[in-house]
Amino acid sequence: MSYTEAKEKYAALGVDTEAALTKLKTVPLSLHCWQGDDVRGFDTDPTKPLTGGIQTTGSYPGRARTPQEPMADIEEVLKLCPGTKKLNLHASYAIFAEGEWVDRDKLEPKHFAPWVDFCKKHGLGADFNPTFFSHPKCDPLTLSSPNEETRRFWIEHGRACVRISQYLAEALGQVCTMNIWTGDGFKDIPTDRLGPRMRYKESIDEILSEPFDFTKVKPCVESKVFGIGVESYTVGSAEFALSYAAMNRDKCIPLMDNGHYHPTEVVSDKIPALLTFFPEIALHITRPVRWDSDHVVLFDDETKELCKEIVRCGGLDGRVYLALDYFDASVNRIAAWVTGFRNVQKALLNALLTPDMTAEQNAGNFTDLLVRQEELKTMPFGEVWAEYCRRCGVPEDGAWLPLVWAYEKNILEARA
Ligand SMILES: C[C@H](O)[C@H](O)[C@@H](O)C(=O)CO
Ligand SMILES: [Mn+2]
Repeated sequence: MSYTEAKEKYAALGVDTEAALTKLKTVPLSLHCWQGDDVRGFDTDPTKPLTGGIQTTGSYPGRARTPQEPMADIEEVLKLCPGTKKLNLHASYAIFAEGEWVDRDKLEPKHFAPWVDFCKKHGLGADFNPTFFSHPKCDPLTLSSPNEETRRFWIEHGRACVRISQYLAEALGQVCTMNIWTGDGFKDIPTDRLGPRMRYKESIDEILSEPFDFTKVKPCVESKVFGIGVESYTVGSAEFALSYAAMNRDKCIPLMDNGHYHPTEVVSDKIPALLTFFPEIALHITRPVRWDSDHVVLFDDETKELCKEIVRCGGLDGRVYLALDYFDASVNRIAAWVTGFRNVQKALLNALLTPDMTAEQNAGNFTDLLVRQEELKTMPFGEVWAEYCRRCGVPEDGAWLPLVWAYEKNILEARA
């Protein structure tokens, strides 16, 4: 079947494939720099363990080790992914001049100037994240630490990151989300659950007292249910993060990571719940396998449902900020990046090709709804997707993996 035939089949359902293709091209999706080096960054000892309750597993060769290496890898990824891309940076990816190093509380915009040049070269916007993990000053708590010196260090880091986010937004002329996530929590049952949360709140208040333009910088608070080593109590729980965002709507928005809930909870359902109250929300899109495992995102049912909710709720018109967040070190990292990025694009396209059946729901025609939703699953989606790839000038499915193997052979294999 050709794209033209697929277009007619969708038109018979009242779906305009041309409108879907045009819209999708404009939707920014943020590519996370940390997939390329297993979340290690450049600002501390690269052999240090990853802390904060997150974990990469696998030892696939070719991990990026210097600022130049992820840039080269990301360039390869950009060529293989359709659509509008942003780059999501973590503070630990600061780039220092020869012989220079500053700790995270002293980071400055200049340490991200090479990333700005990189983004400009590729027409990318940028998002940003303070890095409250994998650092000797995690005691192991950060913003919720009872140790005032520790807490102050991390507040200063957060404030530095607000300044850097403002710089990124201005330099690139696009909104920069700045996501606050810490792995603060306890392995075993704490006696004081309130104290750490009060300190966490006060710390975020102080970070967000740093001047910034809320039309350009969107601070986010990301919640989590638990992490490795912090199984009993997470300071930044869902209730904490949502309440913080709700009480501070003039300066921050909530961020939901779909790996950060109990396994039977679905973020697809939470999107309309939050959009009922918040003008804007942010998402980290990942694949949790039984827990926050951060597997590569698939074109699976929940990713499709999540994207349907984004589309149905008007999320593509600036209400929902989309970012990837996974890290798999067991497969070729470029392929991991490309697979997840293309799958979110696919899920968004699938959502844009779903007819509006609100009338059936409101009329109580649930049989119609059931049957029509099922029949959509055998529509010629692949033809529209292939057309999208062609129009974006990137390889279709089946054509990009050989290019990754060539890159692995020519570039990645030379990395010790
Ligand atoms: C590296 C990211 O900031 C991190 O993955 C965070 O967003 C998260 O989801 C932790 O589980
Ligand atoms: Mn996340």
